[in-house]
Amino acid sequence: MSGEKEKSTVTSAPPSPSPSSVAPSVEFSKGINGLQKVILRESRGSSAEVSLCLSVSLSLRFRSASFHSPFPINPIHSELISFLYLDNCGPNYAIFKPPKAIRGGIPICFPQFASHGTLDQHGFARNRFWAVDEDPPPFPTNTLNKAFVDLILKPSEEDTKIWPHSFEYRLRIALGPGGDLMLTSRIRNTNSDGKPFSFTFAYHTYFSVSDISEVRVEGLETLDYLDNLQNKERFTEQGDALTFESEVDKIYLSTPTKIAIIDHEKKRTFVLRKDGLPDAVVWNPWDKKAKAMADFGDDEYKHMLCVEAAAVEKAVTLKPGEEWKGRLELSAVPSSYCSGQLDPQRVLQGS
Ligand SMILES: O=P(O)(O)OC[C@H]1O[C@@H](O)[C@H](O)[C@@H](O)[C@@H]1O
Repeated sequence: MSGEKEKSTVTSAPPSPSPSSVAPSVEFSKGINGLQKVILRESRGSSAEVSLCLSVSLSLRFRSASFHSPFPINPIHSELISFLYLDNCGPNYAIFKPPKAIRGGIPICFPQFASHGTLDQHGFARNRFWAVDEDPPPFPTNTLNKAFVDLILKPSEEDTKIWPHSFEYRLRIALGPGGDLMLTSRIRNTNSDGKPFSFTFAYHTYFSVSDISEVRVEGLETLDYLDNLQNKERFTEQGDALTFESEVDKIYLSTPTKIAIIDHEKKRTFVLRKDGLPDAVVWNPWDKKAKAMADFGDDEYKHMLCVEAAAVEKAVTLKPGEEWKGRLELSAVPSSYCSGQLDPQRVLQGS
């Protein structure tokens, strides 16, 4: 099966450091296959790339990369090059051709998560064209010391044929001084026919891990989950932190706002903080499904894990004029610090 897979021929190098990277900056440029992208750079040398894709489609992906910084940085930062899993950092199976969503990074699942509805898998937002939002309504969050970009998605005529609603989806992506990534989604019902709409949602975050068998997820133990591999039946998680030795595709319900993904080999912990997103999906396709995926290397399942902040079990319903907000914050800290006692932000910033 692996022989049938074609590798992408174009690779993208991490952005090079420049004197302007000392201050938070935002740069617009072209990526693989000429796809438009935005590069966010923060003051200590991390960067995140946001791909907007071509006119017919959009895939969002983020990669936090660290390069030589003029400042002394915590050694953990040098690992941020693979903070998020996107396989153009590795064996290059990802397909950068719209309307196919790019595998890796953080695709946005909206207005439907997976096959929980009548739309195509994960809804259409992940393969649409997103525009830069030049004049977003004010954000309550302080982004003064962050590099950020505001994007907007509105439905096309084609979209309203498959999902007959009008909406404005505003997404702010901000990179903080410690290489932490913040995503804030604001979705507003702009229907003029007085009708409410309902949706399910997920930030489909692909984390890069050294070896899936060395990874532990903390924060989901003893919770109820729906198992996608068993007809979405409900079970209760037993025991300690989650570990992985076979395919997993579960939706954990009513989860805490903080989840930790601990990578023993790298001695690194990813901390995921979320708001407005009660559920958390944990997915790894394992070997058989990996082989069946055209845009994924046969062995890549060993080096990724999706932990997705989501709203799935209870759909979000908005009346016309109402707005929903869902926030995700990602950071990386040395594993030894992540006992839930220390604030990872303070650890990252050395205070
Ligand atoms: O291949 P896709 O459409 O990107 O989806 C990947 C996976 O995404 C996960 O979020 C789902 O729980 C899985 O069921 C699904 O297989």
